[in-house]
Amino acid sequence: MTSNNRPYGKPLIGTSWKMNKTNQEALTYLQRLQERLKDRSGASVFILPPFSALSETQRFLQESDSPILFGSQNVHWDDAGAFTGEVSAPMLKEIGCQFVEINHQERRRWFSETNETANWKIHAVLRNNMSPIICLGEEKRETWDLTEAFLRYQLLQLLAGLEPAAAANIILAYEPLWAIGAAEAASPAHVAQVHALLRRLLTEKYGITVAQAIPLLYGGSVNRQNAAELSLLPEVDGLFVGRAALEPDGLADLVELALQAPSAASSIA
Ligand SMILES: O=C(CO)COP(=O)(O)O
Repeated sequence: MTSNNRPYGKPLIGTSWKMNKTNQEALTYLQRLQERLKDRSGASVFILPPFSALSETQRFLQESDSPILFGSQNVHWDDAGAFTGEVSAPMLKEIGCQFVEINHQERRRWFSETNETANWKIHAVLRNNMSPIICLGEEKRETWDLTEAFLRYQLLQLLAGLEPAAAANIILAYEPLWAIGAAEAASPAHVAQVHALLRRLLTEKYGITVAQAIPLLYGGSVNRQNAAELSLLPEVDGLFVGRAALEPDGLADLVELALQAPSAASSIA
């Protein structure tokens, strides 16, 4: 089973601007990023602006016929209703979002996101023909046995009720809490071990074809120093970046570094 019309290949590299950038700042960023990436093919690049900058982002990318992809950082699980302050998946789809990020550690910490609410949101995103970028990861550095048990449990909770055809359209981002906003990323050895585990769990649940179609991104203190090494890891299909991509040249540099990694050449199944 393969997903249809997937607009991206490998490496898949993106950033969430988190709660940063006015519309004017978004435009300045996009103009520079577009300029830096215009002769650069081979990577798929995505941006997750705040809700307020999504329309401006869509307008700019459409008018400049840009291959840069975009999506939102959150969504409500219902398609409409009395949920003051929330934004629904049909609203995001209408303005051209391809992705919706779900279950980031900051949403869990500050806004009470749980595996259950994240699961409802994942279903809403897929029901509305977008791809959820599903964050997951342990909160503390633990023994491997505890880490494995945590990830197995969290993955199964997040993907509850998801059929293989739908699962082929998800993206997973391994982002351990202890590596986000930190001084150092997780070690390449740890990332390799976790990504191999995630691929194995996905294969057990959905079979090899679907499991291989799901991009596995790594996020947490990715920067110019570690991007190439992390991109080289066999089960790392891309990177998800915070601080180091808050400026367009930061993101463009990371794309170039990832493309220099020899394993970056193939496209995801
Ligand atoms: O939260 C992140 C990406 O979603 C990572 O943030 P940093 O790259 O700033 O650690």
